[in-house]
Amino acid sequence: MYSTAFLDLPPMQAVSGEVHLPGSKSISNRVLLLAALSRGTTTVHDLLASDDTRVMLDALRQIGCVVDETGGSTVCITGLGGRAPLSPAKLFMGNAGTAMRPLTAALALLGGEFELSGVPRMHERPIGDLVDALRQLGCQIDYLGNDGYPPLRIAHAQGVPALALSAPIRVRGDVSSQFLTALLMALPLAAATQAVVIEVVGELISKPYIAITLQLLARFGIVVEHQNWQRFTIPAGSKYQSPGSIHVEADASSASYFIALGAIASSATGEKGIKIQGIGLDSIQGDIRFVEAARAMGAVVTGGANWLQIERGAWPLQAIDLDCNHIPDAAMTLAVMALYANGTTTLRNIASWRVKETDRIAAMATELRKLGATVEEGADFIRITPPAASTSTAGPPQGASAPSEDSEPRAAGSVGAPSGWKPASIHTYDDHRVAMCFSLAAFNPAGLPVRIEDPKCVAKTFPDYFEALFSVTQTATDHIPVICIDGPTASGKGTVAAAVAQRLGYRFLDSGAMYRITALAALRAGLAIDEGHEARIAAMAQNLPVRFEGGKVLLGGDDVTDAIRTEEAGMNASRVSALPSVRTALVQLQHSFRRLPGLVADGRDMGTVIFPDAPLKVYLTASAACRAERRHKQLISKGFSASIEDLRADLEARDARDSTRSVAPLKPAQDALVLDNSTLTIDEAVNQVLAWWQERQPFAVSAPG
Ligand SMILES: Nc1ncnc2c1ncn2[C@@H]1O[C@H](COP(=O)(O)OP(=O)(O)OP(=O)(O)O)[C@@H](O)[C@H]1O
Ligand SMILES: Nc1ccn([C@@H]2O[C@H](COP(=O)(O)O)[C@@H](O)[C@H]2O)c(=O)n1
Repeated sequence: MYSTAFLDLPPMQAVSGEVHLPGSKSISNRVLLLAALSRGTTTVHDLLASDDTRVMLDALRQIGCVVDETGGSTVCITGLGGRAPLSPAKLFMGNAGTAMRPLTAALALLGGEFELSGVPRMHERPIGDLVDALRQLGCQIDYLGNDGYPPLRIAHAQGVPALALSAPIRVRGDVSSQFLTALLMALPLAAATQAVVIEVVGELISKPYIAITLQLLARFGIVVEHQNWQRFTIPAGSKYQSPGSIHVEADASSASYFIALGAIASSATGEKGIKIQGIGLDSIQGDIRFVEAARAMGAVVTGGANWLQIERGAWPLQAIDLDCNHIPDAAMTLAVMALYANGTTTLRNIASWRVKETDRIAAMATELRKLGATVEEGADFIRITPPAASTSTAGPPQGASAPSEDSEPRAAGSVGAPSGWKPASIHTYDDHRVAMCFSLAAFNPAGLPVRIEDPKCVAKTFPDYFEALFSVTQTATDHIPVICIDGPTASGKGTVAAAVAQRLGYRFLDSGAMYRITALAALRAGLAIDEGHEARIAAMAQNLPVRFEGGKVLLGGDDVTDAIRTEEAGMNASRVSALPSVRTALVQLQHSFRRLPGLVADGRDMGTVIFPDAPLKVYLTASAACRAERRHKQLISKGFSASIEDLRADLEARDARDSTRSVAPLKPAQDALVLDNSTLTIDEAVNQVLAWWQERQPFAVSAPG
């Protein structure tokens, strides 16, 4: 997961390959609660690991369920099965509506004293209609803040009061279908001896989510009948029974981003778009109907029981006018697809967007406008006209050749056409779906990067979303930014480069390690480091069996992390690096680090030879005295003794060899910015590099919050 303040997405172009999506949030949290209410142990396979399932699991543990999470994405829940929950308890629900609403209803019917609260936004999300329905039944629930909103207290310390079950329980269905879901999952607890009827007041929105609830209830032994989605009957004698084991489908709403990706991006050469594993056309999730909307816009979607394949079809996409009541979450993805359409797209009947993680209609309108779109918003609709010129300047038509290996892939839309697209820093409002759907704007025909603020908000449903995105997208190599940090020994290059990479979410290349490993491998193979062995050492360097794993360096099966860090290893690296064929042999390996979303590379010739097109080159230096002192401290802290004078002599000798060798000598690139950090702290040096980087970005620094 990217935990950076922002993530800059370079312009992206083609797609290929396969993604495995995480489990559905809606199914995961429903299954967890149903398992908790059941008799017996339920093994839940492919459970989504996310913020929202985390709060549910923690709450279930607190109320006395046995939760075994030792099996990766498989979790075992031993339910209460008629036992009273542990109480009193204070339960934190984060911003998970799928935990807050159903748990409120279930705990009210289980008895005990509970306080349920969440993050500030959760306290702005309505729950009054559910509480009203529970109060009708006789439950005692008090608001601890504002009426109609969490936090709240369930005051059943003396047990569940006598419930008024003879008349139908009435609940509004036009604000959130989660209220009805909550009642449907809780009321079987009260239906042991008599049937319980629920009547929906107003038109029920998001019926597909209710369909999921009914299907899952059936898996746990409760068969609910309904008349036209307005009247639901839970039969007398209902009793939760664990199904033993259950699989969670991949999340259909998460699939929408990759379906859209297949519709927007051209296929890499020889590939047929993108394949999604874990969900198929007969999914029980309502958001699978996003496929129909994507097809209407031009996507070519095929699928089986557990997979989908998507290719670009009509291009530009076709604008649509759609009632999105049946796909409220996935419809946000359509709003971004609309940027690539041939006219104005209208998405209707989306009032529920206003009460989600944020006011999604307002958020989408604001951010789409930043990209150059013309947007009209109403109480329950949004209308999007793409940035000027992106409609009439379509990219390759259907069937046109996609980028090939030797011709770099081109932008999703037109090449070189004037465009109204603007570079934008997308504010994400702590809303995972805003972050994920706006990543699709990086396929813009203007070839502009897109900044996604607070990318870790995707943790709510898809913590590794950006990793999954990068694994199936391609772009021209020169679109992938590289920051080069070169300089003499012990100037702090590695320290600063690693910190800059961490702050930007970029990959990190320690090119010195390549030479250190090569020298070690040569010596271990009995080859002296000299010109006489150059060809053999170069051949070895070409096929180094090296892996970088979790901070460890592995050569073959051997952990050489410490062995390559000695002063002697540095000196050997300097010798081996002076052999021209060895340098040539290591070029490809170094280039292979240039991958999405970007790279920070440290070494001696990053800016001069390896990445001459890098948009930022820094030559980091410090006085020899300062560098010797730093290296001394570094060694002492690792428990090695050393004399500052010897260290200084060694590093000066190394610098002299590195600067005077015939190939790729150590020197600042012509366009490098020199940073003498003799008197700077590490943070100051890092901030200076980041400030130079920001100066090269097309978007302004985002305002905090
Ligand atoms: N202002 C500073 N900037 C960077 N590093 C600093 C600074 N002050 C102290 N240091 C320390 O200097 C030491 C040397 O840094 P580092 O190993 O990153 O240098 P390097 O240039 O990568 O060395 P080498 O050339 O051997 O790879 C580290 O212990 C680091 O913490
Ligand atoms: N791009 C590079 C990086 C390193 N070297 C040589 O390797 C030696 C060790 O490098 P460290 O950064 O790990 O200390 C260094 O002294 C150089 O001789 C290089 O040539 N090019």
